[in-house]
Amino acid sequence: MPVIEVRGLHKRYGEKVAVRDVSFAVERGEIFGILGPNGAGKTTTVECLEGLRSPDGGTLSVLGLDPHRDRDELRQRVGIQLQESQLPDKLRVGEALDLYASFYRTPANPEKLLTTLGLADKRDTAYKKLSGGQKQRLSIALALIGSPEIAVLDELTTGLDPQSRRDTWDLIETVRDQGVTILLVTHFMEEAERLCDRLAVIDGGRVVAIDTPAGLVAGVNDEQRIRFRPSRPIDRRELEALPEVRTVEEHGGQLVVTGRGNVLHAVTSLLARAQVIAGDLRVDQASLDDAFVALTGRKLD
Ligand SMILES: Nc1ncnc2c1ncn2[C@@H]1O[C@H](COP(=O)(O)OP(=O)(O)OP(=O)(O)O)[C@@H](O)[C@H]1O
Repeated sequence: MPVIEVRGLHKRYGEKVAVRDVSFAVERGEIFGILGPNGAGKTTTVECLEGLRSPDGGTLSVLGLDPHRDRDELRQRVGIQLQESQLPDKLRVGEALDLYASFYRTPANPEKLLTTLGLADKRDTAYKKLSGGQKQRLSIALALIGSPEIAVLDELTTGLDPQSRRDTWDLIETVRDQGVTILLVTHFMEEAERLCDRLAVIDGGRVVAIDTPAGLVAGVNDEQRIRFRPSRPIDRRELEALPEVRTVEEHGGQLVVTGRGNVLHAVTSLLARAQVIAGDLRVDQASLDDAFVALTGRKLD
């Protein structure tokens, strides 16, 4: 049974339709992403799931409960990442965790959480003295302090430098490995590709696709382009005869082979049999960026 189920969600702000007919289901233990540009309706969808907004239409179920009616119960079982400015400057890291731990029936061990999140030496540091990455990690710690079954992370790595972003991704995988289901809202393609088991692409308040990152890419175009310099001339017809290969071109000593499926394996096997070494080998594949453009007609970032 899915831990989150959204069916035909509809939400308006006055005349403005923010979410129209959004449906998806999240299975226990997965990292499920909601990916879309600014204004796509991601936050509205998540706020309905958190019980913060009432839908105008559709049904929502979180852990088998109704987000609005059962908000108190769900608050114990679903961890929500706070936005940065929601903590007082002078509150120390340890105090924040102890305070939040007191809200929950079965809090996690704050010391252990601080260690997992690399904040053990920041226990006595005031919130305002933390770096952007540390504030972000604290907000994740606060989302996890109640030992939630589901964590909702909205714009997880916005404003972080590339290294802190990668560290945060590693951390989220560790959290998932401990059995927490993660609903991740993002407008970073790389983040979605790296972290999500499956994702819903949302645009203009609608779900335009739901799949694994690889499935989204394959659905758009699975053609690959292989480029290399053969160590000695090779008969192009041999490459063209491979069923996976579509075209073979030669540009100044470089061969460019396009094809589908297992074309890379087919080409490299043939070269190995012919004892030809492929120098400067490069493979270009469609990316999630290409999939997004194909699905929505525009680029994300
Ligand atoms: N309180 C509100 N009143 C009126 N319109 C709103 C309100 N909140 C959001 N909207 C509008 O609804 C649409 C969806 O907004 P939402 O915040 O859900 O999108 P989003 O995908 O989360 O975008 P972002 O990445 O910018 O947060 C947008 O056009 C937005 O301007």
